[in-house]
Amino acid sequence: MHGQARRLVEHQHQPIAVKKSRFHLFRSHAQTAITAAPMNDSTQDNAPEQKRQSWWQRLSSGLKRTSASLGSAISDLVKKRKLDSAMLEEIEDTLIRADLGVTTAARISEAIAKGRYEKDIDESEVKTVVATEVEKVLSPVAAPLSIEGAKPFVILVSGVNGSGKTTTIGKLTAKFTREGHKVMLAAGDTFRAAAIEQLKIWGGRVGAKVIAREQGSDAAGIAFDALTAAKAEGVDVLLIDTAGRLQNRTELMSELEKIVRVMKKVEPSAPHAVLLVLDATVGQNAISQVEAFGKTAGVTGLVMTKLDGTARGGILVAIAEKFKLPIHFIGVGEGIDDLQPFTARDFARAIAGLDD
Ligand SMILES: Nc1nc2c(ncn2[C@@H]2O[C@H](COP(=O)(O)OP(=O)(O)OP(=O)(O)O)[C@@H](O)[C@H]2O)c(=O)[nH]1
Repeated sequence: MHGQARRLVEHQHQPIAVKKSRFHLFRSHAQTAITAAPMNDSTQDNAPEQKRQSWWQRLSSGLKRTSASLGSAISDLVKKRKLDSAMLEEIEDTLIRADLGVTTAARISEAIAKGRYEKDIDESEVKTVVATEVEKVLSPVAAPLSIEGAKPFVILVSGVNGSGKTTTIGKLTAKFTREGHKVMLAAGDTFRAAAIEQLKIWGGRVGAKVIAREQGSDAAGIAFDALTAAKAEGVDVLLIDTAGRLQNRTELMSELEKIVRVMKKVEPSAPHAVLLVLDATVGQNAISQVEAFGKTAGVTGLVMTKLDGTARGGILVAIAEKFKLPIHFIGVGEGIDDLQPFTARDFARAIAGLDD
């Protein structure tokens, strides 16, 4: 594995230019409350630090399974041994098993080796190198989702069934609404009645209008109606849910293409973003999903969900390394506040099991 990984290191990709992430904070809200209660002065003084702590706690606890499995493997390896090539190989294999990808795993093991051969090495030293190297991979792709430059800003949300599309749309709607934007939703996943109902529930919860028709309706027609209505009603952001049955890839992709084609009749610049929602728990399978959707749906950015429910958070690093697509958000729970803007340093430190 070691040699194979090393050979693959030579296959480097050119990074695309992506704006480096700025740190954006969400306000903390009760699940059903959209507007934060007014804070008293003393709370306001500490507010940024409190928000930062609550954000970090959610991220690091969300990634606990990944960091715990990686951390315990590393600590077992480095116990009472000097660094040698066998240990390096084991560390590299551990990183590959944690889904970080062969390229990053090899780069990390090279960085660990530098100046440390035949020396005692401790767990925190290894974790720090892991965090530093992971951050290098993630920094170029950590990009906030900007909704500037178009009104309505149209976001098409794609992904396979159960990846967390509808939940992510709900969380995004809450975020945009909190920020003072008028949001509209389109129930373009007409394949399942439950998906339409779920979107209506999210819309009701956050006070966003939902354009929907009965199950089996033409998704492109819904997108057309929604965009027309969004323009007429001065909506800032239109989020369009789509069906995700990857087993029938041709049909699915032609449906996505039709949605885009039909929307362009109303607004030639739409959609302004095409998000692909990925479920972290599927591990390596997420890579083939990026390949499938990336090619045909014109994906402009990624959201990875369920990082709280898996030890496979490392897959995001492999995806960043391989595809260089902007990563906008990560989902670390089912609650309305559990969608976090993606920041390279925080994610890298959380995954390595280091403190804030
Ligand atoms: N633990 C956890 N669960 C999540 C997260 N995001 C979504 N879920 C859950 O994953 C399940 C599927 O989410 P949906 O939003 O219905 O997924 P979908 O892609 O819209 O699925 P379809 O409607 O079948 O196309 C739900 O039970 C969500 O609550 C997350 O970040 N963490």
